[in-house]
Amino acid sequence: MSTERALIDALRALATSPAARGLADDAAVLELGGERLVLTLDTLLEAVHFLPDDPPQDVAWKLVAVNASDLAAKGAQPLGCLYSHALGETRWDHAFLEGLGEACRHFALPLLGGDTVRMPEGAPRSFSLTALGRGPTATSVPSRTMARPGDAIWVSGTIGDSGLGLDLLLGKTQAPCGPEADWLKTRYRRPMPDTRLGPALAPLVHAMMDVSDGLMVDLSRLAEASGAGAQLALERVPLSNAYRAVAGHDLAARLKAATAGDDYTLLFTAPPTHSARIRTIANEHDTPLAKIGTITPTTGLTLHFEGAPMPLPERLGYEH
Ligand SMILES: Nc1ncnc2c1ncn2[C@@H]1O[C@H](COP(=O)(O)OP(=O)(O)O)[C@@H](O)[C@H]1O
Ligand SMILES: Cc1ncc(C[n+]2csc(CCOP(=O)(O)OP(=O)(O)O)c2C)c(N)n1
Ligand SMILES: [Mg+2]
Repeated sequence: MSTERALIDALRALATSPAARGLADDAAVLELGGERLVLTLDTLLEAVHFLPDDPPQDVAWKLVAVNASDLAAKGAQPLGCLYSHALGETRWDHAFLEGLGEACRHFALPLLGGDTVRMPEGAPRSFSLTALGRGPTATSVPSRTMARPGDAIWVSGTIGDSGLGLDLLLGKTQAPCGPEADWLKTRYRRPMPDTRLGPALAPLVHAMMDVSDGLMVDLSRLAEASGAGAQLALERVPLSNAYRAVAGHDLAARLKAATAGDDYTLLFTAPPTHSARIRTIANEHDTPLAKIGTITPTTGLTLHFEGAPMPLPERLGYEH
């Protein structure tokens, strides 16, 4: 069976337009006169991206949120979206639309059109959404490829919450019922990308992407795309209080968080001289921004925990 990576490598031969950015980025960027149209498409598949008994409103929310997250990573202002719906039970579908309306308003992505199909009986539910945004014009549209040796590596928000929420929902991790467990499950079902942060950071960053497959795998992709390496300080991976309460904050908990995925936070690199300005943006947006490592001239991802080098885990994140 093909893997995602092998297929995208093969598709590169077809995607030769400069707007495709070598299929090495979160979104395409079409230059239109003086404007830049940023385009991204993500699909959610039942049992792969969401659970069959997740509330339909939350599935719709996640569909819009994951695409809004890709726009934010390109510093783009949301313009609108197109979405494809696989018909199911009427009540489920209507509840889904309720969530879709709510999410389109929240992420400022008005619905512009789409497509509707009926899947064969018993097929898993599947939804796709294309989001359109207006990219920055005064500065370049941040890509995954522009990290430079010596850059500081930053991540927004907290890492691992959604993955732990999924473990709780699947009964893979036990925790007493309570506000922490509920909050983590909500992080899985309703990701909350901070979409104002991306445009604010765009003028200061060298490279930027969102964390969807896992902090480690996404950082290794950003470094590889930039022809560089990355050194990650595991003790600096930002963990929420709820995450710490349920899974702790030791090395194992940090490795778990940094490989879980579904975070939809921003991963970016910037010259160390921009650190103070980046911290000001964090304060203005009331979002934590953590400096978690450094871009290195030698390729590959290297891990440290409290100063000591650590071997890479077998799995760096989620891969289709
Ligand atoms: N079927 C496809 N056809 C064309 N491009 C694709 C396809 N699947 C993935 N890509 C491209 O490959 C790159 C990586 O995809 P992906 O890992 O899904 O990015 P993201 O995590 O930002 O959604 C992106 O540029 C995306 O547009
Ligand atoms: C039921 C279920 N099992 C496992 C996961 C974990 N998971 C599935 S896909 C994925 C990565 C993100 O999905 P992908 O399609 O790769 O999004 P993209 O990187 O294209 O934005 C993760 C962490 C999940 N979200 N739901
Ligand atoms: Mg994708």
